[in-house]
Amino acid sequence: MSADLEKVLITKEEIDAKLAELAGAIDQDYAGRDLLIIGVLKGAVMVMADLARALASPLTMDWMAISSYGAGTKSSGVVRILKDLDTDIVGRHVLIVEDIIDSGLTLSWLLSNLTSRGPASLQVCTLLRKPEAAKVAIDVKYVGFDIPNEFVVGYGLDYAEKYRNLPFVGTLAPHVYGG
Ligand SMILES: O=P(O)(O)OC[C@H]1O[C@H](OP(=O)(O)OP(=O)(O)O)[C@H](O)[C@@H]1O
Ligand code: HPA
Ligand SMILES: [Mg+2]
Repeated sequence: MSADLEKVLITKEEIDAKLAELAGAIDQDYAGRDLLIIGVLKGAVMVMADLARALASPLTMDWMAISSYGAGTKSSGVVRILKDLDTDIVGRHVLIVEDIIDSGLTLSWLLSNLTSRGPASLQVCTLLRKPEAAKVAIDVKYVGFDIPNEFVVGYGLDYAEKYRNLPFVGTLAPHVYGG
């Protein structure tokens, strides 16, 4: 393990098992419907890739890039669209796929943005959630793991754009971000 990391919080095996479980629930819930999964770049790339392959349902995929964290460890609360959807979501069954819900500010903004576009349904699937960090209450249908209020990296999650390629989720040693 790199000296930048403090500990492994969730192993690759635990992530794989959880995604298989979530995919099973999603397959059941969306049976017979036309599912559109939307990945929130860049963090959700790994979850999207692995969840999509675990799903048996026919689906289409689209991506949105939004950013509120910049290079730091705190949400700025100001969300910017860096890349919008290619798809018109009117009347579609949409599932947003996220890597993490921390303060909830990003998702809360995204939910109201996408709701205004008139989807037939709109739900959220997130691998990680930090209940103690929530600044807004959000109804999330599919949650992988509730985790403590610590800054985590790996499996898509970055600190200053690094560590996204780690196959597990771990906590960063405080010396890395000056804590
Ligand atoms: O609940 P919140 O406090 O709003 O935090 C969650 C959001 O922050 C991260 O994205 P980030 O802005 O770092 O962009 P990235 O995915 O490109 O790293 C993460 O991928 C979520 O989208
Ligand atoms: O804990 C985190 N780690 C990485 N990116 C994040 N974006 C929100 N919370 C986090
Ligand atoms: Mg980030």
